[in-house]
Amino acid sequence: MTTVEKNITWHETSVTQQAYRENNGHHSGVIWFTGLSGSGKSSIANELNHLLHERGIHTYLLDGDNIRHGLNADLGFSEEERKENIRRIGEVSKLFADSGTIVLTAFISPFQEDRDRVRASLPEGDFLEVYVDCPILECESRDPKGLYKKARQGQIKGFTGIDSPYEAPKHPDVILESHQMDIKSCAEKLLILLEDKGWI
Ligand SMILES: Nc1ncnc2c1ncn2[C@@H]1O[C@H](COP(=O)(O)OS(=O)(=O)O)[C@@H](OP(=O)(O)O)[C@H]1O
Ligand SMILES: Nc1ncnc2c1ncn2[C@@H]1O[C@H](COP(=O)(O)OP(=O)(O)O)[C@@H](O)[C@H]1O
Repeated sequence: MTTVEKNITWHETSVTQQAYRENNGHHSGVIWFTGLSGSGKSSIANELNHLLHERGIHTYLLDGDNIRHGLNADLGFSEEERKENIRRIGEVSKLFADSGTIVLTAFISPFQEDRDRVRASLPEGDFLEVYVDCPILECESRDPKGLYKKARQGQIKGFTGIDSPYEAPKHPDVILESHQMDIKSCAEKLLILLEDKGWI
């Protein structure tokens, strides 16, 4: 993307991230789920969101399909469009983290470089990369939206894991093997991690 030069100035706000965090009584940051379609990103993120919400923690869940209905409705699935998708989600996530919220994101986000860019845009330790690791054969047998079937039949071109790449995280903060642990256990593992890290 090209950066257009504009006469704009950054304004500091009087209510700081620290002040929001103090009001909320917990840390804020980004819990970034990545994995193949059908690996369980949405299901696990939803469950964790629920567990956190029950505890009175300020959270928000950004989910791939939903964001592509609105903010990113103009984007398809070419490599460039996926990069732009993740760039925008990264920016939105930063705003949520800045507002004292724990934001959970559930996007395939297939490229390491794009995920690393979001991590680098946040203060050290405020980004947790969660790899929902599930063999493609298992994802394909789940096929909750019938998309693998369509991709195999050639009705969807450039489907992740079939004819579009997925780069597994090199150094994720957590790996959830969703073919071996159920949804609740995966979410509880993350809850313990957030406690250990002092986020909650
Ligand atoms: N070509 C292709 N490849 C992968 N996925 C596809 C494609 N076309 C549509 N879908 C549906 O879109 C969801 C993925 O959107 P994301 O925004 O998470 O993708 S990406 O991060 O930009 O790669 C994905 O949702 P999830 O199954 O929740 O991952 C699919 O439902
Ligand atoms: N351990 C697990 N973790 C997550 N999802 C699971 C698990 N076991 C079975 N599933 C099922 O797999 C499907 C995953 O779909 P979804 O959460 O939409 O994945 P994604 O967001 O990665 O596309 C759901 O139907 C869910 O019920």
